[in-house]
Amino acid sequence: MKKRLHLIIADSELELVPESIIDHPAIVNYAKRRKKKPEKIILDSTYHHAALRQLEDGERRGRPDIVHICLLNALDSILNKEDRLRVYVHTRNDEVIYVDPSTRLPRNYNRFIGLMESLFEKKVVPEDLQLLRLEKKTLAELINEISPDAVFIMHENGEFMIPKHFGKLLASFKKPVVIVGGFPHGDFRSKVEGVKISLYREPLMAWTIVNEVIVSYEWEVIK
Ligand SMILES: C[S@@+](CC[C@H](N)C(=O)[O-])C[C@H]1O[C@@H](n2cnc3c(N)ncnc32)[C@H](O)[C@@H]1O
Repeated sequence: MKKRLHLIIADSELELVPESIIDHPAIVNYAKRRKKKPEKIILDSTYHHAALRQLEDGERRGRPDIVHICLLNALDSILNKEDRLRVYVHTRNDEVIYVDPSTRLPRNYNRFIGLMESLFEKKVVPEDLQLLRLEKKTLAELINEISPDAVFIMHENGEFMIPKHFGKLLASFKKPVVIVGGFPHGDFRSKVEGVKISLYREPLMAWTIVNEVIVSYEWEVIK
């Protein structure tokens, strides 16, 4: 069996506008501009910050841009082109997006948002190719389903290891899972068992960690 890295962007701040703020002027006006129903739009802190103040955890929610950049980096990586990577997005509301490795994600942010809105509505997009599929699932359920031989949680307070050494460690497993937080501040909301690893002495952006993990593994498995 081919060794593959299974990368999970976890507790991602990707969600539809919650019902409690659906009537907020920031949401209503934005929905009107986009000619969409408020309940069918993706929450985005850039446009909805006034409404986000009314939400619990409002300071970290509405960050689909993090998922967009992480996915672009992962899908365009050499590791993915060599069929050695599987990527999953887990969200704060316990949905999981299964991403087919051949997916060509829109580079343009607005088009990415449009795609996510259809995914939340239809659960699979595009309907014929089914490259993205959304299912209700917790992070623990997803890990159970992948059935890995190791689980690593990328965490700024984890055991310190330079990326090169982490790549070697990952390559010693057949089916390792690596979890990166898809949120801008704070800690994971989901409780998962795994070895916490820190790759740098300061917190970095999720997409930087995604790149470091992918490249460190790639150098070990693609010769
Ligand atoms: C922007 S960070 C999360 C917020 C961070 N806790 C903070 O308050 O700045 C996003 C994710 O990147 C990963 N990450 C960030 N810095 C890291 C580091 N130094 N080592 C390993 N992973 C890191 C973690 O998975 C984290 O959940």
